Amino acid sequence: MRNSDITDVTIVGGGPAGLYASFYSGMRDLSTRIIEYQPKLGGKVHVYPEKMIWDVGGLTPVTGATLIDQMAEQAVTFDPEIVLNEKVTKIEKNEDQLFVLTSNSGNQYVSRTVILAVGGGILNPIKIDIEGADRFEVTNLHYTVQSLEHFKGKNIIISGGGNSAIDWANEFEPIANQVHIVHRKNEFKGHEAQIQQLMNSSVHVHLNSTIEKLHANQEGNLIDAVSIHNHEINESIRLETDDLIINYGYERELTFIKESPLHIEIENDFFVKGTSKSASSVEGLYAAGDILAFDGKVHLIAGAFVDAANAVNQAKLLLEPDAAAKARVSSHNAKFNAKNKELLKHLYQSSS
Ligand SMILES: Cc1cc2nc3c(=O)[nH]c(=O)nc-3n(C[C@H](O)[C@H](O)[C@H](O)COP(=O)(O)OP(=O)(O)OC[C@H]3O[C@@H](n4cnc5c(N)ncnc54)[C@H](O)[C@@H]3O)c2cc1C
Repeated sequence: MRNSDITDVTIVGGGPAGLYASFYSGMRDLSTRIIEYQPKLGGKVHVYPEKMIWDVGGLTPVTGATLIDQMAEQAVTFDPEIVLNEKVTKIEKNEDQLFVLTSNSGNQYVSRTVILAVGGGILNPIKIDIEGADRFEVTNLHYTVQSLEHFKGKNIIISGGGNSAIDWANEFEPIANQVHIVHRKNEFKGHEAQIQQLMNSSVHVHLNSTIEKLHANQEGNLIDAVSIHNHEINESIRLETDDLIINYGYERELTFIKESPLHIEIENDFFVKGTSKSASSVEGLYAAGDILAFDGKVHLIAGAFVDAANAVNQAKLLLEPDAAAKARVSSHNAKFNAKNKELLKHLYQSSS
């Protein structure tokens, strides 16, 4: 089905970059659509909803979940069209030089410009390679941590050796009964300070070890123990557990960019090669956030916001060459007059 509305800007991806692009695009009076594969907005931050984020300018520490709520609320300020549960599978231009995006459901979206804000692409967690393990995914085999509360007082096994695995081991240590971390190599790959913290903690570290068997309870619906094999000393041990967390990283899928007939220039076999103004090698196609590569890129949520504003400003100038190079700052922007009146009324009412 072809969506009859041609928008000024279509943003692919509803993570921090896409959400801020949506807000800023509205500030610039551009009609806007976001297409997001997941059933909810927020992007990769959903991987760490209970972690504290300290480095978003002007925000005191917030949890990932709170940041998502605030970014999502800001993103809909100017009523963009939001399409959830659809994966963009093709991007091309039609005879009128408009972009046509096709999604996995067969829908087509036509747009004057496009902002790619796809982060690491569709993130699929790399699963544990043990037959039948998937049946425990509904109970106590986890690939993400949604709530620390769930793990309070539990015996937990984490398998993996990168930053995320180490990070979770450190976070669980004070609240769990017992934490084991199992890593197939003889050393961890992560930030030095985090590794130091782990090694000085009560977490049981099993290096040179892999999980070889999951033992189910009598009903067969829960993992109640795990056998791990140490290939250095060729010995296996059994660890009782309440929860198993697998942290082997993510497979990234970005074929629609790499195989686009638009021949989008790619860097390091993954990133959209761009400029500091978020332009790609294709006119009218911009990129923002983790997917964008340029000299001086800031790999932070704060950097994604800047990329997004640049992308929108470039789109605006392409569509309206006489427009101002950027939007007026929000505190002096007439677009907010009516909204400010309401907000100030609430503020004074609640403080009186
Ligand atoms: C554990 C962890 C902790 C972190 N902590 C911090 C921190 O403290 N501070 C900080 O600044 N950064 C942190 N980061 C990094 C930060 O989360 C990322 O830089 C940020 O999420 C990038 O935003 P983005 O919008 O570019 O991409 P993403 O957040 O990855 O969002 C991209 C979105 O695009 C969607 N998408 C992809 N392909 C398609 C498609 N074909 N069709 C439709 N939708 C698609 C995805 O589903 C996803 O929702 C952390 C990352 C991790 C993993």
